[in-house]
Amino acid sequence: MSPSVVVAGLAGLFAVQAGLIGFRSGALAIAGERIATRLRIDAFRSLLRQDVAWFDEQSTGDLVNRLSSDATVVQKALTTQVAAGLRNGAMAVGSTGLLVWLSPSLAAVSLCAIPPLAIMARGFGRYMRGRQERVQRGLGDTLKVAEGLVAGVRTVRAFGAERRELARFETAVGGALEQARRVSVAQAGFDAALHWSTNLALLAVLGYGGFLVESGAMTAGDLTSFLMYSLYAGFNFAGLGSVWAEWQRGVGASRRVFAVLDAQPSMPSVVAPASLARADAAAAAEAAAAEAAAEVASGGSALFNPAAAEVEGVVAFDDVTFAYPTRSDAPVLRGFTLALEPGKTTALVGASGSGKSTAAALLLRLYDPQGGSVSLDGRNLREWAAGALRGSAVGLVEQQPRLVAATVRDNIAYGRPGASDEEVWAAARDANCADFIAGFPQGLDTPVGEGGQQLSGGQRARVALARVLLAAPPVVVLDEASAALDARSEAAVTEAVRRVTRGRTVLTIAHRLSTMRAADTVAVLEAGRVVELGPFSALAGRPDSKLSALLAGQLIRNDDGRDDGSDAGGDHGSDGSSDESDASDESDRER
Ligand SMILES: Nc1ncnc2c1ncn2[C@@H]1O[C@H](COP(=O)(O)OP(=O)(O)OP(=O)(O)O)[C@@H](O)[C@H]1O
Repeated sequence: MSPSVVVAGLAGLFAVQAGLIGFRSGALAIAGERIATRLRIDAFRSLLRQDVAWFDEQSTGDLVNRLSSDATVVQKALTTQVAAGLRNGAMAVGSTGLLVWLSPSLAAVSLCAIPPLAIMARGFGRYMRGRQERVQRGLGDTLKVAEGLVAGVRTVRAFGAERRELARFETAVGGALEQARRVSVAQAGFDAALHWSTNLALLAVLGYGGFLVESGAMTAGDLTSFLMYSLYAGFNFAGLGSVWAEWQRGVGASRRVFAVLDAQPSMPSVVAPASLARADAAAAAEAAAAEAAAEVASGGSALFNPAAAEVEGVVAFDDVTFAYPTRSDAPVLRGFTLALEPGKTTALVGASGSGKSTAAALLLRLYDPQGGSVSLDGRNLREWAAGALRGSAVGLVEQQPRLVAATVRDNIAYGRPGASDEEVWAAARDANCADFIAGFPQGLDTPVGEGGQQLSGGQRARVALARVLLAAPPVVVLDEASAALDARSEAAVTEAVRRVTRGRTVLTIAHRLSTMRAADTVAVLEAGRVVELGPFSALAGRPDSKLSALLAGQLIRNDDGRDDGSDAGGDHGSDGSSDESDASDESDRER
């Protein structure tokens, strides 16, 4: 064969090799990204399914870290390390075979380093697994501080606490660094031990091989080849040891991701578990069916799933006992009994911390009571499908409503994503926010910023009311804002609230006199139970009533001067008050 043919042949082989290497690294990278993406989606899906009580015990930073950094470590272990492990394994087995073929006795000498190496790698791997969990937890702590800063930058700035926040962050980062340093030191020690032992094995081969050559049992050429293959085998066995350690780091990180994936909520969710969703990924319709089926499966039996229009709105709290899972020894509700009639407004009144918001949370089934029951239309909330209950049958207006970081339109249509622009505008008009929205250059497409921070307090409140108006649930939980807006803005909000509550079953957490007056019934809450129930006039008219005591103790905002009398009835046209409210929006924002 002429040299040019050999060169051309080799060049061709190299080209094939280059192509295969490119294919391998490309395929690995893509597979890795897909695995990480799948893990993240599954973990996020699992987060969405968890009970609210589960979130009470978690830290945001830590959860975010599990979705980002932990998933990346797992991705690396599953791709880079698996590929390296396969390569090292194949080379190690191949070169060991050649060693045995060249000289079985010399091979036995060189391979005696393997058992101690394997034992060392096993122990080290176990250590790395636990250590990596701590590294990831440390990273989660740093994210927790950073997240707190971003969410509360105004508070930090207002209190001049930047240096303290920096110190907190440095401490958290320092903790993460310390964990990472320990991992690096351990890794360095392991690498050094690996190389030392492989070189010792080489030394033994050299010594025994020299003896064999001297005694004529082996040629010098064979010994040279043997040493070459020994080097190959040594490096590849050492490589396998490193891969094993890295793999264990991946296992450590994966435990944290799988802890999220495996967490089982106690309540049904509108989101199906990952396994069901994946099985039906081929067909969207089937996936939707699986999500409905998941509700059945997690409830054990078919759940009650009526349309909102079929819900009458009869609510009953019956002898409810409840303590937050994070403080299970401090019951908040003790024998809480209250019935809400359809179309009527009941104001829940009580001192701060008496459990008003807690009762409201139970009506949305954010938590399940430990004793007694909460029912809607005669059915325990535990029998309701999640999708039929929250957002559909029962709506929420929070004290400090959180808007999503999207446009005004997205926020108003949050409970009914398919709503037309006309419907969105109608809800906006009823909630007295149409005028200020029309005043924005981008109208309904105006972004509201994270949590709605680019709107004033009064505007946010009204967008949240429009959101509930559009969703039109038959039952509304209304946590009245205890902080004051200025008079005009508040009049606009109050009027919007009246439109939201009209004709609905309403449980309102009342802080104002006007709200109590407007309610059909006032329930006074004390030490976790209703101690007084009746119309405002009857209760406030008795000087010895609990309500009178609360009023006398000035635990309730007396806003009589502004709102007196007119609250029971009329719906003033939205136009006039909206103009007023626009003027007030500026002052809201400034505050
Ligand atoms: N997520 C939670 N985990 C543990 N305890 C909680 C939680 N939320 C509230 N609590 C506690 O439950 C008790 C009742 O709180 P709740 O918010 O229901 O009171 P409230 O009557 O609505 O008060 P306010 O009028 O001040 O809003 C308080 O002692 C509070 O500290």
